[in-house]
Amino acid sequence: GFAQLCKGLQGGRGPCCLLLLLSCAKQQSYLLLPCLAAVGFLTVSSVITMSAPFFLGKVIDVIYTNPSEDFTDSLSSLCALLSGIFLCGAAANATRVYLMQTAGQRIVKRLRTTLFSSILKQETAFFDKTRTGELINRLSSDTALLGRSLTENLSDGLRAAAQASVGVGMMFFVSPSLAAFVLSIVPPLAVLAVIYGRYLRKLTKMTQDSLAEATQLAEERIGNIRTVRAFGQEMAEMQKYTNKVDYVLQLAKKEALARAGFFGATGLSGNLIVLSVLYKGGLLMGNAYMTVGELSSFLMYAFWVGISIGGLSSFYSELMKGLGAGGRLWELIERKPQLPFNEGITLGKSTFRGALEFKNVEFAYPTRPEASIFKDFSLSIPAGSVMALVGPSGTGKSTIVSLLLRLYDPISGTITVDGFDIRQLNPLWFRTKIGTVSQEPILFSCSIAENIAYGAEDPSTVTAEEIQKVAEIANAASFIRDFPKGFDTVVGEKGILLSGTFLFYPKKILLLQSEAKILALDAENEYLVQEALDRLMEGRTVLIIAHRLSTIQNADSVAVLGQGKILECGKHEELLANPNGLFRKLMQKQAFLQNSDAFALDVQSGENNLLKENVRENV
Ligand SMILES: Nc1ncnc2c1ncn2[C@@H]1O[C@H](COP(=O)(O)OP(=O)(O)OP(=O)(O)O)[C@@H](O)[C@H]1O
Repeated sequence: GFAQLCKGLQGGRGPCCLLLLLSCAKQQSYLLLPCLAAVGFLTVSSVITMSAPFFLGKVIDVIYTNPSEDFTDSLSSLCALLSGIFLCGAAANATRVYLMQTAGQRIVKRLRTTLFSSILKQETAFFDKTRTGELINRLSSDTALLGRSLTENLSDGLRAAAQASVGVGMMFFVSPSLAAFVLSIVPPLAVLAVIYGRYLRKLTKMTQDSLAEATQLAEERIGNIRTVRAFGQEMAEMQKYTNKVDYVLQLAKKEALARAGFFGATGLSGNLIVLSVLYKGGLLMGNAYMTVGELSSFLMYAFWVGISIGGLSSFYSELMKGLGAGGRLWELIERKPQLPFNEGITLGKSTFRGALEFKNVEFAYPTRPEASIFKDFSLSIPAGSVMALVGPSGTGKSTIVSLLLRLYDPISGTITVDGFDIRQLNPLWFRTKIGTVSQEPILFSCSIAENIAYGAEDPSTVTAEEIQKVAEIANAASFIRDFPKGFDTVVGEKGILLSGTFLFYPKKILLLQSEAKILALDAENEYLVQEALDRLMEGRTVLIIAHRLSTIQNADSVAVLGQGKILECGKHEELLANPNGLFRKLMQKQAFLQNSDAFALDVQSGENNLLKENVRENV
């Protein structure tokens, strides 16, 4: 609803949408009281501000026309009274500004928390399609823009509108003929200013758009600095960026010229208007139609009206910016995730055993629907067994893990856990039952203890003893204690590649992405890591994307993936016995077999070759 409201307001259906906006504010009771108080203070301060020129005119008249004996007394008491009134006006205005600013900050806080939780609930495909920078922008600047626009800017705008209309009314009250004269010259100038303002806005938008392009280029290149460096493209990228910012500079120069002209012209026309008012007012005064105090009041009102109109135009542009931001924000806040976040059934301890099955699954990534990854893919992993998954690079091994975690849904076919379609299960619950180890090291810049607790079902309840125990199981405790701050060591920007990349709580289902890559992270402690892995896998349903011969040999069964489906599945020896089998060919290719007949395995060199191959593949 709010998104449409913002679009409506931008499309010019102003008044009715403003009413709707106020009714939105009414629903947010935490805003209602400060807003009402602010409107009260706004009225007081505006009334005082707008009566000031009238009374100041009276003071001038007193000075000019009453040189009587008690002149000094009456002048000082009048000034004292006016100072008191002005003080009240200033206090009311300051309170209004304070109330509106704090209300704005509260709106921003609410918007940010709502938006962040809405973003985190979106399905994974959404993040494939949306750039992180864009989301961060929504979260930081769009929220601030909208908050300001709805509070401070709105109250400044109301104040400017009230002052402009009261000012015009008072100008007519003080001198109708002079007011009519001024109003006959201002509107044509205003029309010219509006046309010029539009042209300026168009230029500003072009500058901002080209700056956004340059920033996107910089963001991508810095984010992928390894690729840029690997291809030695630094100089070319510098040139590309320079070209982009050169274009921004050209546009900015054009904009600066236009702005300079605009401000020069407005300054000149303002002075000419004042001069013509003085001229016409001087004539009126000469004919005794006006007093000097009245002319002064009139000038002050004209001055206020000018300032207020300026305020109104910046109010309008700020409002439009805020509404643009609001439209974008609400689209995101109201976006329904395409996969459920926290709905569905949970299985009891006795039902949940961890048997996994894919049946005739067809899948393609939503961002590349034409590139089919699986067609008629079926695979069954009995509860408590270890399945090693092998296959050439890019065949979709990691995708299987993503599907099991329900990061994506298959196009057709089913994935079941203990006979339950995972689409029936609550994804949030289900994921807490799965232990995953990805190739990425621990990522969050908090302490090692906090990172370990992250793997628990409820991190807030994990005790220090439990954390130490988990680290012991992973053979990582002594290694962590060697750090000066032990478990409190802060994991910096991927700085510490913990061998405990798999420091997680033993869950019923384990999905391990490439033990070779994990082990390659910490070759020194390879034996310890392997031992910890074996211990963790015991009695659990494990799917491991395997690259090491020992892992393949120890698994209960091996599945060979290729052409979008499982081509072979069985025990290691059975698969190897098939002379025309893909598994055998794969093993041969990876230099496991020293000659084609004898299974004369040099395990150590075979593993080393495989590891080298993996490293090459990764590079
Ligand atoms: N988020 C994604 N969006 C679109 N395509 C993707 C995405 N992730 C992976 N792919 C593509 O899907 C295919 C399978 O990728 P996947 O990572 O599952 O293969 P893999 O067998 O695990 O490869 P590797 O052994 O190299 O890690 C690849 O062609 C890859 O480019």
